[in-house]
Amino acid sequence: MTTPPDVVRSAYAQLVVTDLAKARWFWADMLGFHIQYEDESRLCLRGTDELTHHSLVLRKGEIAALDHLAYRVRTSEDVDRAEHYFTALGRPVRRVPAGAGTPGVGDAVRVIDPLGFPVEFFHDIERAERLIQRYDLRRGAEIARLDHFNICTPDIPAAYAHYEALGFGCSETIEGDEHELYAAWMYRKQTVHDVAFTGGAGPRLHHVGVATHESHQVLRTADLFGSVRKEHHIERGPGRHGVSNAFYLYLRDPDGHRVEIYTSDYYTGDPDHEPYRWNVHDDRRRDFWGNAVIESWYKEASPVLDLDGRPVPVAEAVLDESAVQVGADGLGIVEPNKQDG
Ligand SMILES: O=C1C=CC(S(=O)(=O)O)=CC1(O)O
Ligand SMILES: [Fe+2]
Repeated sequence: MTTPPDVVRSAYAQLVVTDLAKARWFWADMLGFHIQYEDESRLCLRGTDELTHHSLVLRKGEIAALDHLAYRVRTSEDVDRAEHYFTALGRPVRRVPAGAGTPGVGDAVRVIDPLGFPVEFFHDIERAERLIQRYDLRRGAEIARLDHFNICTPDIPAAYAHYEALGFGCSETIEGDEHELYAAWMYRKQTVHDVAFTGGAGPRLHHVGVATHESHQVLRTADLFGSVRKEHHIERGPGRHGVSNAFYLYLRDPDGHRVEIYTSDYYTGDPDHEPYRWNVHDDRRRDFWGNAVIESWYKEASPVLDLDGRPVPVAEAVLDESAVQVGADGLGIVEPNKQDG
């Protein structure tokens, strides 16, 4: 049995966008990501708290899709461990030497994981100037850092097992009356999640979650888009999550990629931290105030590319939460709370 890599955190996502100028407006001008690197085909962006080269890369291309997710691993030896681990699983694996991949990133390995997602594991990445107290440079939503990836996959238990084998802990779940698993939130850094699974056709990217420090910055984001008559980019929220307790707003970028502006979740770092389990019939689970979840949030997501840049076919969902008759999804009768958290 090979040893899995020691994953430190979700580190960056590389998205393919069809119009780089429009994407620059959305992610840098409106959300306030700092441009660390820019050329005619690519933007490398980071939040005000981030000390490494980037946490989001926008690459110009024909098809709006996820190019890859990336996790930072603790040592350069963990890059080798990742190569051996996924090779032993029989997955497609490709070594990406420093300079041959994403700007700023050193030696890396890219795989197609067992869920069908393109994932990179790296250790070396260029350090970047400390912007934490450069309040003069803050703008838009004042994005502080990448917080998590949310992925659509048809088999949530398989996703849970894969990430558990990579050493991820579980902070929260959504389960049916017989404890069938509808969704899960899993972590390596000591917050609610680095990755979460939304039941649905997959592999697809549901969203990238980015953190602000304050809920007023989440509210300001909605006001900013309303002010410039771009309110159609707002998909869901603002609101308070049940799962994670975070204050949230979901937006769609010009290509339809979903981003969540997210703040105020909680610490999960003790060794005996136990998952908090929501019942799928609890209409506070996704919005603590019981607001319905818009259908597009369950149904729409970004396609993913394979290691050669081709779209990966999706498999349909096995268990579909939006089909469950619950109040918060606006699809049925609000049942008495049967929360078994
Ligand atoms: O980050 C998240 C935290 C909570 C939720 S949920 O809508 O409350 O389930 C969704 C989410 O995965 O985007
Ligand atoms: Fe999220």
